[in-house]
Amino acid sequence: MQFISTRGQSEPLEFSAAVEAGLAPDGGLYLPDSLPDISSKLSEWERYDYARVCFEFMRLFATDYDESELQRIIGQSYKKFADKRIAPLVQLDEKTHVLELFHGPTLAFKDFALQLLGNLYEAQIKRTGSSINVLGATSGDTGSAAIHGLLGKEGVNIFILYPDGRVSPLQERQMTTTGATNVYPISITGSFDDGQAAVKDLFGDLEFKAEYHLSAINSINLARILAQCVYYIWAWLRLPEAARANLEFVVPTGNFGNVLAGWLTQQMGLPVSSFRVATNQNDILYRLFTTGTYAVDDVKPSLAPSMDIQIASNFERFLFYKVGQNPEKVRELMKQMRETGKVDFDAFDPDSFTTSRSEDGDIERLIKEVHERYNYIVDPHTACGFQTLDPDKTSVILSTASPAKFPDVIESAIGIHPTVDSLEKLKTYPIVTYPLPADKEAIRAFIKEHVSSGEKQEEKS
Ligand SMILES: Cc1ncc(COP(=O)(O)O)c(C=O)c1O
Ligand SMILES: N[C@@H](CCOP(=O)(O)O)C(=O)O
Repeated sequence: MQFISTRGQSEPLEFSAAVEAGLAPDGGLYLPDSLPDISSKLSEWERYDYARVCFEFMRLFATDYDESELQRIIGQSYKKFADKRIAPLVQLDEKTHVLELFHGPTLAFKDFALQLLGNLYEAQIKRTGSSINVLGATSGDTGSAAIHGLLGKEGVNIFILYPDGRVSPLQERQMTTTGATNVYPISITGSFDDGQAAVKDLFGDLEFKAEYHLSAINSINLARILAQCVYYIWAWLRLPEAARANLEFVVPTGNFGNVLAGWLTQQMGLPVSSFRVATNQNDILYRLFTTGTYAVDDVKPSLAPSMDIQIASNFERFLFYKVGQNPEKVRELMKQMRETGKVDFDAFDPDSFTTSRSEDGDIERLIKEVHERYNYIVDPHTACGFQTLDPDKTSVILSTASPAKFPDVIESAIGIHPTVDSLEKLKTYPIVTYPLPADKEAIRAFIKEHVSSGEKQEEKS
């Protein structure tokens, strides 16, 4: 299988090259050149464990990988999950299920793809003998999951930009207390969007990217999206047959990567009725799906900080399909978005997306209501998913982070302070962080300063 850029001005690549490239040279995002039909495979996959379902799915895309190597890498990637079911589906009532995606090493859904991406990078370093400098932006969870997916792997440096004061204290500790000399958590002034823009700018400098062998861990990397497709299939396979008939996946949304992964599985034949885009008060996607206008606003810090995003990278992938896979049209619309921060879509078709938004007051109320009704604790991001569920549908709410990562919000809502030993321990370790402006030149200079010449594109001795 080949992977093509949404902007149509880059060479199609095989899986491993597209993973390594992250962002396409023309600034677009990679997508498979065609989507396989998985509908006939589902009954067979019902018998498999999580890692096997993941392998069966990923082998459809990673066609340039040796299959036994791919299976080994995937098996290794889900070993560090605390729950043997990997993604348990918890039923709260007849129509409401929660898909718990927080049993990985950093207690957030990002571990599903970043444990795998870390192992894919390791295999690639072994194969090519060339080191990698990973560069990414985070609003809290992607950074820690990337760091923990790559920790201890030879030949990797990790540079992660996070907005100073806008991630939870425990999320910050997960990134800044590793003690690893190849991990560089960079606290930037501004928002996640500023960090994401600086990262994309640097990836756009193809000479620098090649010289410093930069790789992406954000959801601009197609491996992130594909690995996230798997738990939608897994959840569908675990649901009783009657519940599959009118099914809505409810997805707390920021960068549009997670919900897009779900939608792609539907395009591949997973029978799902709809996908709920559940935003916090940073509601650009809510406004888009209710009015047809995409209009960038200022990021407003919220109780669900990892969703404090206005410029949702993966919307470009959805757009590609919506404009009939016409890269010229994508280029035109992306240019308009960049230059004016606004696009009015004529007769916008929300496809199978529904949407909801939650202000901070709603988040506290929903944490309380869910606890009172089900004796179940949800984190502030997952809480957004509980906003006005559709009573006619079976809802599977994706629980994207452990409540223990946001104990203060939970305590304020229900008087309980959730803790997890692995997080408590971090409070005793020293924090190491590098404050910088969210400016491409400052980040470039920092990378140059901290990467020795032997760790650039040259062969590792
Ligand atoms: C806990 C949590 N929930 C939800 C989201 C939103 O996911 P996405 O950005 O893929 O829409 C994020 C980060 O992106 C997150 O960290
Ligand atoms: N919520 C994320 C930010 C989005 O990044 P993505 O690249 O993983 O989509 C975070 O927690 O960092």
